[in-house]
Amino acid sequence: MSAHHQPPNSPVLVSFPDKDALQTNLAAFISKAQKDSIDKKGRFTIALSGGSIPTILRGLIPDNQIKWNHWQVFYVDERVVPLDHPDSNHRACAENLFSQVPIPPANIHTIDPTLLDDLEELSDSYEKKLIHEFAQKDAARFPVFDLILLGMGPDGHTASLFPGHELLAEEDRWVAYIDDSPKPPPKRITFTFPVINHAARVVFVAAGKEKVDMISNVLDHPEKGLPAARVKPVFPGQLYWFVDDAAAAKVDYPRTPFKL
Ligand SMILES: O=C(O)[C@H](O)[C@@H](O)[C@H](O)[C@H](O)COP(=O)(O)O
Repeated sequence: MSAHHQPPNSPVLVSFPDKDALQTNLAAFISKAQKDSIDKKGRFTIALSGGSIPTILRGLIPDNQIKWNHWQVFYVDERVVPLDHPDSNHRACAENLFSQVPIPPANIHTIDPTLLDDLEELSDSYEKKLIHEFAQKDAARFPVFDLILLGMGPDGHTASLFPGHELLAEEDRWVAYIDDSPKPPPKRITFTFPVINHAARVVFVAAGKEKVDMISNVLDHPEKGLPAARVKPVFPGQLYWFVDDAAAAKVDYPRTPFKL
């Protein structure tokens, strides 16, 4: 086996000169993914993260080829706050994207805001929403999202899966809760690794020089086992890293020219 041998679905790293180019090309990638999914099976299932993802999604607003009524949207992780709270990932996505495009509100699957006092019930009810959407369609043991969008925190966390946390080992549940998130707010629900790793496409989005060391830790040294390095979609699932040149400045991992 050569030193450069990589399994067929190794991560694909694409880097763009700046955040604007990243935003535009990510939008083109999402647009193509939704077209391929809708052509094949009449719907597109996508899960969104918080952090910088909601604003970058504004790149989709000008695209009038998108078939919004075929989208089914979930949140990879969500902060346990009311849906109109400034910390809510749903609120951020609604303000940046959903209020600007003709997506039917029923296609956006939020946490149940009546269950905020009971984390167990809240995560169970979100898991049921996933079961309802995926049962007997694309799921066997786990749902198969067409696309999952992730960010990576400065400690290598992704979704609400933090370094050293017991949830990293969760193998059965689809959705779990935490009440001790080191990134505020402390109470969150999150998809587990098996759900993330069964998606058809998973995309990490990371921009800016603050990410430069952590991207190298994750892509060049997966053996460190940081949460972001545990995102390894099951074949034929494919992982992509969409980054800007500032974030990619130190990584040795080979870049791939971007093509749709
Ligand atoms: O709701 C959240 O807090 C996120 O889903 C979280 O996992 C985020 O994606 C990372 O912390 C990266 O955040 P940035 O994209 O802002 O760096």
